[in-house]
This record gives sequence, structure tokens and C-alpha cells, in this order.
Amino acid sequence: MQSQPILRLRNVVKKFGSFTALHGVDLDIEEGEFFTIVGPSGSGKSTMIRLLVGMDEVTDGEIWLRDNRIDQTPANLRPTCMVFQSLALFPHMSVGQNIEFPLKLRNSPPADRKKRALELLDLLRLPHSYYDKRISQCSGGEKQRVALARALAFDPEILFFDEPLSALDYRLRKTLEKELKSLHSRTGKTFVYITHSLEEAMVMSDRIAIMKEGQFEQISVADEIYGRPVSRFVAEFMGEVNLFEIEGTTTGGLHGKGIEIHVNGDARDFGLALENGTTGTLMVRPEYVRFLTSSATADFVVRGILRADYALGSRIQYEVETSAGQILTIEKLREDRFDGPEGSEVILGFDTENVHLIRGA
Ligand SMILES: Nc1ncnc2c1ncn2[C@@H]1O[C@H](COP(=O)(O)OP(=O)(O)OP(=O)(O)O)[C@@H](O)[C@H]1O
Repeated sequence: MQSQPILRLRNVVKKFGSFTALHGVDLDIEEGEFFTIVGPSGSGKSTMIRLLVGMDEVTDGEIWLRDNRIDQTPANLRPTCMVFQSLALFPHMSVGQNIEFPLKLRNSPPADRKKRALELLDLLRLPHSYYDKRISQCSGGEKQRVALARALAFDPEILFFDEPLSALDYRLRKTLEKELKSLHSRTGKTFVYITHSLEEAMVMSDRIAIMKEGQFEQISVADEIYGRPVSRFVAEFMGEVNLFEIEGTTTGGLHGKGIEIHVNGDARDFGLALENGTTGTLMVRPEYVRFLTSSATADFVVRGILRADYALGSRIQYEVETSAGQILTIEKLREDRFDGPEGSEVILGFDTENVHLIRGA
């Protein structure tokens, strides 16, 4: 990755009448990066991507592609390309004609066009025999690959993706996620991707931006967002999580309802300090919670009743109601499964290295 960003947004605002959809967004995307924007419905993802590709105009702020300001440049003059969810392929044309379409627009000679189309079929791992196949004869996954090949035929500076896999079934989506990741590394292009799906974002992206109400709540690598979310919103958005409201005590320790805290020494030694009387949210992901036998110890202990278990394939998920009435989620690999029946009294434990403190949330 190079140091100068390929794409820069400065204080980008988008209003629809009196409603503000984007509230002064700043963003740098690096050359060659796979950057994903995730957020709930209505958070502003599509609005953002429409501004980036030039389908809509900013109300205020600047968008830069390297050294060129592009926010006033019409979509057809921007050296970027978008892959739509709906694909927008020409159904009556062949696969080859679809892929060659951008090259035809540029008046490239027929032999060159065909050569490039066949290279792109190779890149997308489609057989050369598909060149003459009708789009209507292709499966959903094949159409998706043709759409990608056509997008790459534009040779864009950046490829934008607006939920391209959301209409596909689970297996195909999983396959294409991996193919997109591999395509990204083979082409070296900058990919900007939007999705509802956290899993999709985690599998493919170099960095993820979490969007909430027209602003970025956190932008970081997947591990950081998963393990060290800046807010309760990000913690809850990034998968199953257990959260405990806690507060700092006069002795530098921590106190919380329904949770026994046995952090040896000062909580400050573990980066868990809260000023006396201030509150925070202690987070532990379900895979880090252990079922304890009565003699075992842990830095944090919670007592409760096993309410339910669900088989998730390789893992089992448990729901435990704590003495404070909170429902916790625990996940164990099958070989580490807890064997008691529903209604069993259980003791749960987890340790300082697996918790994260969200301050002021
Ligand atoms: N043309 C428009 N006129 C008025 N309001 C709009 C317009 N386009 C979007 N909005 C509003 O802006 C907000 C952001 O919409 P946007 O489509 O960007 O969200 P999103 O995160 O892409 O949602 P989804 O995941 O459901 O596609 C929403 O509240 C939406 O109602």
C-alpha cells in the first residue's frame, strides 16, 4: 500500500431537503485497498457510494481522486466503475459482447476486444466456451462473474460494489466472497464495497467502516472492530456480544451488577481503569466465556441458569440467564460442549485478556 490515498473525502455533506443523510464525512482510502462500508439500513451507505461514483451530487464538501477534485465531475467522466446489485447485464447479448461493451465504447478494434475478453474470462475462471453463451443461459454466480469481468474491462481506477452478492444463496455467496478477495489481490485494484453483511465484510476487507446515521462510527481492520469496538453500537453490530455495565470504585477497582470481579491487583494494570463513580461497558465475546466447575477461578465470574442451547454446526451456542436477569450468549466448539440440561445452575468465567472496556458508552 502506498502512502498517498487514492480517494479522499473532506467534510462531505448530503442533504435531501431538510433531512441530512451524510453529516460531514472525512475518509481516506488507500491505493489497492479492499475497503468495506457496513451499516444498518438507512445509515447512508448507498448515498455515500452514489456520491462517490457521481450518480448524485454532494451538498457540501470535497471528493478527491488522487490530485483531482471529482465531486463536480459527471459519472461518465469519472475513471471509476460500479458493480450493481442488479448486475445490469444485457440479457439478449452474449457473455463476450457484454464483457467487450466498455471496449467497444472506446473504439478498441474487434481482435483486441476479443483478446481482452478471453483474458478476463480466464481471470474470472470462466471457460473460453462461455464467450458465445447467452447471458440468459448463465447461472446467478456466472452472471456475477460476467458483471465483474465487464467492470474490469473498463479498467477503472476504483471498483465500487453495491451489495453485489445479496441476491445469491448462501453457498454461492460464500464462494464468491472468496473469489472477490482473490480477484482483488490478483488485480491490485482498489475495491470499495458496501454491504449489510458483517461476515462478508470480515472475510474480504483490508479495512471496515461502520456507518451509523450518516457518519462513520469506527474505521479499522476487522480484528480491531470485532475485539475493540469504540461503542456499544459497533460491539452489537459486529456479532453476538455480552455487555456489562460497570463503574469505577474508590480503590481503583471495578464494580458491576450480577458480575463478580476478581481482577487481582489494580484494574488499571489491565487497561480497565474507570475513574471512581464513572461508568463503562465491559464486553466479552461469546467464544471467550467458559463454563467453570465450582473450584475453578476466573477474573470475572457470573452465576446463572442455562436457558437454551442451539447447535450451530461446528459450535454450540448457549443462553444463560444471570442472577441479574441478563441473558448471556456463550459459544463452545462441539468438543468443549457443556453437558448439563436446560435449567442447570452454571458458573461462567472469563479473563482480563479477553475483555474490552468501552468507556462512556
Ligand atoms: N432521494 C432521497 N430523498 C430523500 N431521502 C433519501 C433519498 N435517498 C436516501 N434518502 C434517505 O437517506 C438515508 C440514507 O439512505 P441510504 O439509502 O443511503 O441508506 P443505506 O444505508 O444504503 O440503506 P440500505 O442498506 O437499506 O440500502 C435514509 O434515511 C433514506 O431514507
